[in-house]
Amino acid sequence: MSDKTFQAEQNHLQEVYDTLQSTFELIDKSLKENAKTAREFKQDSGKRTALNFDSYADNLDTFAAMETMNKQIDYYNLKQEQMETTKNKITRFLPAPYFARIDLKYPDESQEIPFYIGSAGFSPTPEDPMILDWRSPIADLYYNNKMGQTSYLANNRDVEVSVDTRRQFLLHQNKLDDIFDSDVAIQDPLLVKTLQENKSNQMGSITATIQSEQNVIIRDTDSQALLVNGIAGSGKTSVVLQRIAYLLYRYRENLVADDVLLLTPNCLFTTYINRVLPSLGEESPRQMTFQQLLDQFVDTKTEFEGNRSHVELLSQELPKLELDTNNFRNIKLNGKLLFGKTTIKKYFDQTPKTLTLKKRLTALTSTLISILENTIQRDSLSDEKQAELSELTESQQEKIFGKTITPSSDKQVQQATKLMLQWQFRKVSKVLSNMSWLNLPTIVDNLTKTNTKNKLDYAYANLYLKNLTNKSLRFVMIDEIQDYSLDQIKFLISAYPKASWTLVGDEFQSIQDSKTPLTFDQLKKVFEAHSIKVKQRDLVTSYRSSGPITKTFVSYGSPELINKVKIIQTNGENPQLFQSSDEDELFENIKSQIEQFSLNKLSAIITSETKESQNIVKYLDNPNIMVASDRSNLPEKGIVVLPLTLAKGLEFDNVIIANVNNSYYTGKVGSNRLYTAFSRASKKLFINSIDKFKPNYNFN
Ligand SMILES: Nc1ncnc2c1ncn2[C@@H]1O[C@H](COP(=O)(O)OP(=O)(O)OP(=O)(O)O)[C@@H](O)[C@H]1O
Repeated sequence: MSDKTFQAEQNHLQEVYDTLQSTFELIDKSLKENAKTAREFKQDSGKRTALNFDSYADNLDTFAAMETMNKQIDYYNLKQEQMETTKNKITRFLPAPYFARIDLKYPDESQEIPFYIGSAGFSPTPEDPMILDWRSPIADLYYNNKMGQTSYLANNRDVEVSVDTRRQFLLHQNKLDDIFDSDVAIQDPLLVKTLQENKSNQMGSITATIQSEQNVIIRDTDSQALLVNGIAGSGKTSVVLQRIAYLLYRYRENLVADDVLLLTPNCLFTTYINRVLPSLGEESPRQMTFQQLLDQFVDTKTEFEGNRSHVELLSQELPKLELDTNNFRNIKLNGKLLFGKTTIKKYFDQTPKTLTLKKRLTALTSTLISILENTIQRDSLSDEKQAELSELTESQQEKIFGKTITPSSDKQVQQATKLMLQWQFRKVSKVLSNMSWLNLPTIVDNLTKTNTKNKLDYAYANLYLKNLTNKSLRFVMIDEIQDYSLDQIKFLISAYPKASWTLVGDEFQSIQDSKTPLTFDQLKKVFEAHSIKVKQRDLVTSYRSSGPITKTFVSYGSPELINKVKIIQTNGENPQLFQSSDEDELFENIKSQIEQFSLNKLSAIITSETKESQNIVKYLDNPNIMVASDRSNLPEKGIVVLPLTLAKGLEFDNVIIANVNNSYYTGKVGSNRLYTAFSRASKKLFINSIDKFKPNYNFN
């Protein structure tokens, strides 16, 4: 890189930085002024439009004045909001305004045009796109590594261009540290530097160094279901998060964060990724674990103990179900029977038998609701109920109507009585519309021929019978898909029939004790059986772990895996094996291993279960060591002890495996557990065992 080019880029950076800073100052000033003007306006107009309700004409004048005033206040608020958004964006820009440049030559132009790409777009004037958003169509060329003649898709049109320069920058604020010009990136220098830099333990965005095979996943808008099979540390979670940000940008006209659901393996993981989307300037989507999602479909007061689910059976049997009286419940209010189950069954029998069961139940709901409404209407005319209204105390009136009332005409009395009755019957009304009159246990337990209630079965039956499908959810993203059962997948497909799916996982990280762990072939078949086409993409580059650690964990995958894997951080320390003769020696070994860790890094001791974690913490008796739980937040640095089920998905600089000679790590699932546990480490890996342990990979 010539000094002249470096200097020119340094000057450009300074110019952009100055513009950002002056825009920031300008906005900051305008924000304060706008807030002041709005405050003064409110005070001023408050005085001018002193409420005058003396006459009908005065009323109209006052309303008109209030309307104008409200519009003006809305305008001030909107302006304030827009300026706040720009200010926040610039605040995010200032530490690193952009990370790349791409020069394009259009066929009808004589000169190349340079475009700078950053984590958001910035144009001081509409004609001057000073920084392009990483999600813009032009930025796609940068990530695709294409040089020379090519094209990009903008507004559904192919735009022909020639890519002449592809440049990456390492910079901080207004200081350029390094420039890399790359044609087809064999080894991405910015990527290697980024991975070597000391990262915080919180997951960060990978915007500046997204690789082309990740880019196609992030920007895929054609596939109904996208299945990403990626080795540990290949960026699956990162890609999902970048993809969410991309989709929110691409469909910004009509997609909001709430239209996206992200299913995560555990709550600790949720806190770990929580920073990424806000740092990209996007709101986080709905995030939850599968169990939390199920809670929305069941009565959480029920105790669910059954481990085995029967979704396949239920999906075949429920549509053919013949309901009998015992499948309904009595509905009572304050001990008084309102609808008996025999009556409900009678109304059910009156619904057209030609309809599907679901439709008959919907029709029955409408019948029951209209019976209640008619009763309320009739009672609101009765002397008895109207007398009840007149006897309401002031505080009762406040509770029911939100204010005290003085109905002056017959009509007003009747309407108020009706409101009072609706209030009295509000719970019944909810029971009717929720279809809580269905006696679910008698249906589910009978079909599944078991009385240990399984949460998924109940959720599925509720979903099916009460028609709880959500047709508006647009995207479902599932991380660690290998840990789902076929029944869980079937449930999700039924719950979100209109969604597009992004499923990411790694078959070798299937760590649950299941006789029938999910295979990706089965997964594809389930989606295809529901007429959802699946596009599979593989990720085989290891970004997280050093070369020696990657080779070690990969040896617990399949024999051919090592030949497929690409390692970015080739160097690094070999993992170390420590053999102890008993538990005390093991704990002592762990104690001395910890002493080698800097407390400024995040390190983990991975165990097979919570009890083992507790024993270790007790023995080590060190205030710097904490036991992580599903409810705790992952600390920035220090040492955490946690079972593998919680460690999965997370990453640590240093990892100690508590004891690999443990029945937990035997058999096929045991190999997957070793693969998963070892692959949590990026730099140091210490493997402990009581007695002899022979690793698959000879690293010493
Ligand atoms: N293109 C990239 N540029 C920079 N860092 C990357 C890139 N891709 C992945 N990484 C980094 O690699 C690490 C692993 O990424 P991530 O956790 O997304 O992988 P994963 O496939 O979900 O892992 P696992 O399956 O083991 O949980 C993270 O630190 C992430 O920031």
